[in-house]
Amino acid sequence: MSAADALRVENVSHWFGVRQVLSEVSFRVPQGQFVALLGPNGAGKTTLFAIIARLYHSRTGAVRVFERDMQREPSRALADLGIVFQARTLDPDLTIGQNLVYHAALHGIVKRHAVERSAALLARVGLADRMDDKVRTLSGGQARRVEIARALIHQPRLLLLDEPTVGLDMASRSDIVADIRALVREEGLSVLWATHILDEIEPDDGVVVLHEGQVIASGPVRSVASEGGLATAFHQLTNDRRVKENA
Ligand SMILES: Nc1ncnc2c1ncn2[C@@H]1O[C@H](COP(=O)(O)OP(=O)(O)OP(=O)(O)O)[C@@H](O)[C@H]1O
Repeated sequence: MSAADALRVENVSHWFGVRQVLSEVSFRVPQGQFVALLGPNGAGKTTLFAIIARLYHSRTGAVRVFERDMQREPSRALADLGIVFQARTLDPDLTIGQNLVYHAALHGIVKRHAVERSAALLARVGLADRMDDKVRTLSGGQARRVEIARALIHQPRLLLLDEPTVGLDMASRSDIVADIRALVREEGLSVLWATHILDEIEPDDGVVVLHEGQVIASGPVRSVASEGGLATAFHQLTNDRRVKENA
């Protein structure tokens, strides 16, 4: 018997007013895998994340986190889910420790455990000595790493990251990708990583290609990519779709 999927999205559609921005989106993130949600700007990645996180209500379809239905058992589904949103959400005037402990309290974690866990997670992302510094003293890449630590404070088994490397320099980008890949490899974390940057995807990953609100390909990178590689496949898939729509 195969292990439960970490995430299953089934036939999710979404409209802003009369405008449809997601159309019957279905895909899965197998347990312990890094899956890239690949799509150009405006494809619908952030909207999809908001639906998975229950910030937006989807009129159709279902979202399941480790078999827990997000509509029927939201608390249990959300307990297994950590999210790093695209927009910066740390309080710059609080210390890093205060940001983490506050977030832990929202998950019902008592202060002593929250402090211990914050210290362990900060060490994990290479910021062990910054607990008492104000967030505003951090670089963009360091702040992102604190957001990753914060998203993991309640020990979720599934982590969603919405274009986490946007605006960072090359070194910070590759550090963050490496940190997340280490968590997948060493701790069995399941990851959905939204991006439009092909370089962030590796041959052993899964990929879901989202284009204009529709999943146009999904599965292991090796099977989605043509002989010319993922870049060629991505451009071909998105162009084929445009040609068909204009025919
Ligand atoms: N609150 C909103 N009201 C109306 N339209 C919206 C809203 N949020 C997003 N959209 C539209 O929905 C579509 C999908 O946007 P979304 O932000 O989900 O895409 P994305 O793939 O995350 O893009 P990006 O990489 O630029 O963040 C876009 O056409 C966008 O203009």
